[in-house]
Amino acid sequence: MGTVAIFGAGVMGETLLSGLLRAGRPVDALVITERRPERAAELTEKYGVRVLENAEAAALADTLVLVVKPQDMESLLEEVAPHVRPGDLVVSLAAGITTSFVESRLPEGRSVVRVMPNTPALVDQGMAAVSGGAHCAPEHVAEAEALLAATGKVVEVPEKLQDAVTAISGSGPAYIFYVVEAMIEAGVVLGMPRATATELVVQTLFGAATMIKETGQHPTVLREQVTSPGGTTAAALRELDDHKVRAAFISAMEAAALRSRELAGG
Ligand SMILES: NC(=O)C1=CN([C@@H]2O[C@H](COP(=O)(O)OP(=O)(O)OC[C@H]3O[C@@H](n4cnc5c(N)ncnc54)[C@H](OP(=O)(O)O)[C@@H]3O)[C@@H](O)[C@H]2O)C=CC1
Ligand SMILES: O=C(O)[C@@H]1CCC=N1
Repeated sequence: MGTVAIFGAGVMGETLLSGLLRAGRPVDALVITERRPERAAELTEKYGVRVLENAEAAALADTLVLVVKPQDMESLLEEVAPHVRPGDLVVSLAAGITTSFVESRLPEGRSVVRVMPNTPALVDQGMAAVSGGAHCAPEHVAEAEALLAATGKVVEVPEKLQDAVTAISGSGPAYIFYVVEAMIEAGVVLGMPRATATELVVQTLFGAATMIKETGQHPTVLREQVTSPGGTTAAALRELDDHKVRAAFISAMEAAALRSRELAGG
């Protein structure tokens, strides 16, 4: 098994690191890079993982996983490019950054895979989509899939769909947390203690998600089952429609996809 280097151990970098360790990848087959010394020390303490400089990590690794913000990608690629050998695989997790952007900053012919993961990977319930670049053989895509499969589900998509993936599953957990926050707040307005409101909302979310997954029924059918004629749910849903919540979700996700397309431009 080759060495995997994770460049940038922020939220997503640490999520991937911890997932690979939980999945049984030996810690001595992993290295990370991080520019803040106190963060590097924290990660070594927590996981026993080696922290190296970017150039050192690039020279050592067979698989380079780039997990810095899109705005930091250009300078990171400048540092690692001279050390990427022909057989290495470069995996970018950055929103908006295309495989051609990464390829153009590496020596000619390097294998690049673009991935969009999400934070539920922290609890092994991640959803990631992968797309191979111009010089990728199927085994390179399979290798990236195997990395991400350590923390959840993986699908392969044509790269032109990655901005949509980013808007759906990449940013998606934040929309759900936002709805959960709003429902808890509403429970408090209705006189419920905050802790009880939180328990009710979280279990309702979990129950509804499990129903969608396990029954295979369309969400419309499941929603109609809850909506008794002339009842409470119909009254609530009419308010959501009056406030154009469905249209707001579509606009919000269009904005996320647009922002993803903008990010490669810096
Ligand atoms: N968070 C999420 O839900 C998701 C994030 N992503 C993608 O993952 C990437 C990282 O996001 P996220 O983890 O949220 O962001 P963070 O800011 O938490 O993490 C980025 C980390 O990279 C470090 N870093 C920046 N430049 C360098 C460099 N040159 N060398 C080494 N380390 C560096 C940063 O250090 P410092 O603190 O000093 O800036 C920071 O610790 C982004 O491109 C994002 O699009 C994709 C899907 C989901
Ligand atoms: O907000 C962002 O830009 C990143 C990409 C997807 C989720 N978080």
